[in-house]
Amino acid sequence: MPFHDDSIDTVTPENALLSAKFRRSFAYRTVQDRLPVTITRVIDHLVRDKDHIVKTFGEYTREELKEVIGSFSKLKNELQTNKPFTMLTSDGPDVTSWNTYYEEETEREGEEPRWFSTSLLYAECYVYRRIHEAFELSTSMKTFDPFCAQKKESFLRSLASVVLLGDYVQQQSQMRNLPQLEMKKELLQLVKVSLWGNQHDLSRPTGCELPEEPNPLEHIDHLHEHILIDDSECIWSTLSAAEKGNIIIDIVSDNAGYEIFADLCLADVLCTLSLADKVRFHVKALPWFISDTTKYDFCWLLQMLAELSEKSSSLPALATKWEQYLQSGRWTVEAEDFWTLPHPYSRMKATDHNLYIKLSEATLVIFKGDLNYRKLVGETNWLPTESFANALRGFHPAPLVALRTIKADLICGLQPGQAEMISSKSHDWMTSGNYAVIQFDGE
Ligand SMILES: O=P(O)(O)OC[C@@]1(O)O[C@H](CO)[C@@H](O)[C@@H]1O
Ligand SMILES: [Mn+2]
Repeated sequence: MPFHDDSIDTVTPENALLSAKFRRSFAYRTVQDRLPVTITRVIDHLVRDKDHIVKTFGEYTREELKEVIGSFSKLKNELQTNKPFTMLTSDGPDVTSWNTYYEEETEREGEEPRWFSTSLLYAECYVYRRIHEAFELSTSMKTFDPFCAQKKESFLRSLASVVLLGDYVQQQSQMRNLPQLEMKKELLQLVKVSLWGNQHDLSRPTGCELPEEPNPLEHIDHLHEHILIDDSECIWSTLSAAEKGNIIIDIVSDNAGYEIFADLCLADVLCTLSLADKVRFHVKALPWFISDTTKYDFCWLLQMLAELSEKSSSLPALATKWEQYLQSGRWTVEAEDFWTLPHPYSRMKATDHNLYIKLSEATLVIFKGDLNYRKLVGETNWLPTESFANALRGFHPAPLVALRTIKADLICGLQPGQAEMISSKSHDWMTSGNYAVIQFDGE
């Protein structure tokens, strides 16, 4: 493929944005191999499920489906022939922001952004936004989620872990007035369960196999050594010192299914231990990175839990309690457009000031997953020893923590020599999702 510039280093230089222009990089493999596969799978799904979709949306959809499939073939061709990006033409509430971003990047890069030269972050976000645009431009499938069935199946495949974790959390919620040390142990255990829940991701470079150990509480013990940075003590010190009555926790969530279930369990424990008065879940407004949680996915999960009494009585009990939290406003589910824009978070203050102010109200903001991490640290190939605080480039709305299993080749905050040491143990530690970080910033 002639899309790389031979004058540019083939490995990503220090402090450069991850980009497919660097041929020996995860970014290149993603744009070259993984994104076309994602588009092809959407096409296959639509072709295979055509009759079912037509039945659901009406006969008119049969013709529209042809157009939608045609636009995906065109999108794939644009990608594979490295065509310039184009402005969005649909009428979603985020279209102006996308088009402004396009203009800004065109100015910054000195030419229209292209798949194999712009940042990986922009290219990847753009592909998911274009997939959504094709549906948005139809009349009968405007809100269609082509990943919905996969998300549901993946949750059902992880039921053994869901039952074990649900039983544990439900049982723990009967325990009141724990001593401080016990409370801390309980909290940090659930933080780690939520962290490793991020392995359950359908766009994982190494596929989406489930952990061998189905019991999440055992699984976290096996992985103890794989947490390369563990700032979880700071989570405890921040929350235990906070003044009771107005402790707000924002969870910027990631994947649907098992991962969001694990996040809900963490939120449950936070409430039981009186370490949170309010929890706001931030989900995606559009189908995103295959497995990310939308409001629909969130509601579907609660409904499923309510119906799973034959698997365990804990699951309907949790569903009832969580519904009450939602009805009382103690928990909220919000889907701000900013989370499905391509901006690094250092640009939130200027782009979505209201969201930045909202996050500033929080006692702690928890960012889940790899994509959130990439946006936090600006998709930059930092020296592994660069501090997390610096890598955030001024994004400090409130104390925040990233719970991330490592699935893209960027990292910061490691000790000198640590990256080299892990590389000698595992050649793919940056993309396998088998290593993780809990990184805190309290500035
Ligand atoms: O944010 P998540 O769900 O943890 O991961 C998203 C992800 O699958 O998408 C990218 C790959 O294209 C990688 O950064 C990462 O592996
Ligand atoms: Mn995700």
